[in-house]
Amino acid sequence: MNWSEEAVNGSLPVPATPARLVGAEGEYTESRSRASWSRRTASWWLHSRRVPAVLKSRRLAVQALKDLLVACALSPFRFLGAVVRGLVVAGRWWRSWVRVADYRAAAEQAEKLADKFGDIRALALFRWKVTGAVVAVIITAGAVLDLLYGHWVLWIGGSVLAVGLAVLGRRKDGSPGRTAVLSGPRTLTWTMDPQVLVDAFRDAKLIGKDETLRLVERATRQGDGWAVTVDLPATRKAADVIKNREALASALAVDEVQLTVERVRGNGGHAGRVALWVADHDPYGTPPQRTPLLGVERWDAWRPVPFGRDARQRRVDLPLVWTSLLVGAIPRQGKTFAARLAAAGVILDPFVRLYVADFKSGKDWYAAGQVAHRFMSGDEPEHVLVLVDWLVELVAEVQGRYRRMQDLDDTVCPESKITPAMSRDPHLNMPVTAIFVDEVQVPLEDRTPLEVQGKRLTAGEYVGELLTWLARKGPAAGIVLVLATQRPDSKTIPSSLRAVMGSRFALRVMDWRDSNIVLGEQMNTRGYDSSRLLASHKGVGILRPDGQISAGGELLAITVRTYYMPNEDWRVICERGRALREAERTLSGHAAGQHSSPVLDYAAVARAIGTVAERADRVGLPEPLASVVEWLGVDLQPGGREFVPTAELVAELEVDPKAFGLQMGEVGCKPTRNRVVTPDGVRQVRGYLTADLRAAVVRLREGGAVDGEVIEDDR
Ligand SMILES: Nc1ncnc2c1ncn2[C@@H]1O[C@H](COP(=O)(O)OP(=O)(O)OP(=O)(O)O)[C@@H](O)[C@H]1O
Repeated sequence: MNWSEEAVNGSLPVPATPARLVGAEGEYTESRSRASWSRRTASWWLHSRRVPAVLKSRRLAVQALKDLLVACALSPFRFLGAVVRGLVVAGRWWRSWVRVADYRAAAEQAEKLADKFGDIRALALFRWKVTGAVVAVIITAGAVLDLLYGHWVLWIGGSVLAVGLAVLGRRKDGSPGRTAVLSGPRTLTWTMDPQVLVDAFRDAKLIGKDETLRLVERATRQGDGWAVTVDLPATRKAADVIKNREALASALAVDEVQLTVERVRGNGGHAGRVALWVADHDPYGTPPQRTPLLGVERWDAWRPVPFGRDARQRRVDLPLVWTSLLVGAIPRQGKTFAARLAAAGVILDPFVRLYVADFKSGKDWYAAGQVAHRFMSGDEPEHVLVLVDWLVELVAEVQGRYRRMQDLDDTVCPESKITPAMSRDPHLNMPVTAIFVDEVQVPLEDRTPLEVQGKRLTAGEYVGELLTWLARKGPAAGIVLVLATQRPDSKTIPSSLRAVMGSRFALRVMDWRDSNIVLGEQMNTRGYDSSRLLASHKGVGILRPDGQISAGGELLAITVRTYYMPNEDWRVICERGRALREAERTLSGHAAGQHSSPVLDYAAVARAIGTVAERADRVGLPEPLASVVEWLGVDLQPGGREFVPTAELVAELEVDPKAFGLQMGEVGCKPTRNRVVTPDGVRQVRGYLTADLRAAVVRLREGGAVDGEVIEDDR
């Protein structure tokens, strides 16, 4: 239909030639009712359970036709196979009958085989005679009928027998004689025969012996692999299949990198529906793809940034604004490359202000100096102090933004959150500000003593506090924090900081603990463990996004291979970013040659983050309470966590559980039982209420008597 300009622009749909339609009003009404009737029929057709799924989509119909052709082509071989299996089944049955196996077994069990031996022998002899007689009768009858009516009698007899044997040997649950020793589930025949897939699920112990799967869609070819969607039995959960992906890969005889298992969520899915995709070969064995950002002149930082491709070559875009990103891996796995991909998206938006702190101090980030508002490269304590100043400046900036947002009217600023329009308005001066810290473990571990507001603490501790505050409060004010670390261990990255990082990307790490530190607690038990990635797969990692990513919709996490952006491409992007900023007159700070130091109000910032005083007061607390308080950080504050499981404390602080319980008892902290939510449901665990911990700290600080109690076993 030819709609008028206004309709296209979003106002009410008005037909382009109203006069003609007024003249033919009856005709118009009739055509509308016909259209709505056909729409209703189409909708019924698509949603009816009576209409088979293959008739609802062209793709499925074509696939069904292909399946039919393949089935027809394979049917002679399948029939032959079934006849052979039937022969084996019949042969086995006859052998057990003629040997009187059941009677013999019963006698053996009753330890009366010697007594019954004579009877068994006589019965076996009789059954041999019956067999001989039946064979003789069949041969004689066959010969006579052949003489009387010709060869076709033998053909008919043979065909009936073959059909009988094929029925006996058909692949059905529990049929003896059908289990292949060398092939079966350990080949990709499941794409042709769903029963093999069922067997694989059974072998992997994902469904029981008597349970089966329901195919939602037959195996179809998608990309360089086969995709199939199945419904598990009602008692099983899709999350368990994801958790045990490796066992399923083993049952299907493929490497686990070739197997993708995803839950189907939302309207078309449920908690027991699983989408499987099996690649023909290692999906990461091919050369990496270059970032599509090379082909664009500019990018909008509010749009998710192209980050990589999953095993199925689906594009994975990463939202950056309103969140933050933590990248962790052992050296040389592609952390810097991953962080630079995120940076490339914001560099190509001339309205974004950039802070780049490169503690790797190599040439990887060098080109960013021409676009960054603040840039530094180095790993000395003086660089850490410069970072402290930047962070203090940013904390003050965020506070200023929140204050100014309060004064803006609701049309400009509907919530206490920056909007795309606000971020680009030069009068408001609230650009999206992205801060990249590579090798963040260097500043976090720095021991340079600092005195903030009369309290002593290390530069590393202060950096941790400032980053935590920024990751918590900054995103809504337009601060994007991207941290990359080579040492994702619990001592380096404070738990309070990890807890507030929205998106996580774990490339290969040493063990599941490190993987959990990047991706979040218990992620290994849910099937996401980046220590299992292959060393040769550079740039491949597990992404746990904050929100939806384009490839898999609402996925908890996804394995992604980042785009490859070598130094020459990175330089091109940075040069383009500079040209864009020059054109928009947004080049500032370091890139514009202004080497001004930030104007800082340490006192205001210390008051804002509020935890510096707390941290300094920890000095003098007895162990292990001091470590507990330090590890909990801002989580110990009122409004933070209410309860901390003992197991978590013991694991994070790497202490002996028994000694820990005793020492905590000595400083007056008694464990209690509380309900916590785990991936396996709600569980009652032992732990400490943070209110009790705070009370103990206050008591000890005031020098009050400790209500000591020795607790024998705190596990
Ligand atoms: N997506 C990718 N595809 C293929 N190779 C990649 C990819 N990403 C990174 N690499 C390769 O991995 C190597 C290491 O990358 P990178 O320098 O980012 O590692 P890193 O983890 O930051 O190392 P370090 O811890 O030493 O700083 C690079 O030289 C690059 O060739």
